[in-house]
Amino acid sequence: MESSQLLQEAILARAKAYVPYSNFAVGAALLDRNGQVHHGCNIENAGYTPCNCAERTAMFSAIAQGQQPGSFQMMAVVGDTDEPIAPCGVCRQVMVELCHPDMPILLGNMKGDTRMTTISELLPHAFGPWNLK
Ligand SMILES: O=c1ccn([C@H]2C[C@H](O)[C@@H](CO)O2)c(=O)[nH]1
Ligand SMILES: [Zn+2]
Repeated sequence: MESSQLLQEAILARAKAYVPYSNFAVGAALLDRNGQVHHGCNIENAGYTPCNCAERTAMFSAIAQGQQPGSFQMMAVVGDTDEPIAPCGVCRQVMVELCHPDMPILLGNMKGDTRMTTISELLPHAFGPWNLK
């Protein structure tokens, strides 16, 4: 699948966001090794702390569907930002754990700006599972 097509999937995922507090909808689409796409949206909560970002929703959903950590092909994330969206630090930490360091991550906004990156670039010198061994 082309990255532009995965970005379109992220836009579809974004429409499912539950964001009564921030009104800031984010969508993510995660392409698995079999070519299936897992959608993620942000899901907020009156307690604020339990809010879950689109990126983590997509990763956790895929793992819950039986996908293996490190096996994903690509992720796309989109929000209505001036620049291509920047995943938060918590999601970057989860990406370090569940995504291959060189997996392409396409960041976008609603104006069509994009930035292709990887988790190694987004979170260098990370703390990861290797530190516990
Ligand atoms: O990359 C991002 C950045 C923010 N959010 C969510 C968290 C919260 O619901 C709202 C405002 O921060 O956007 C995401 O889902 N992904
Ligand atoms: Zn996040």
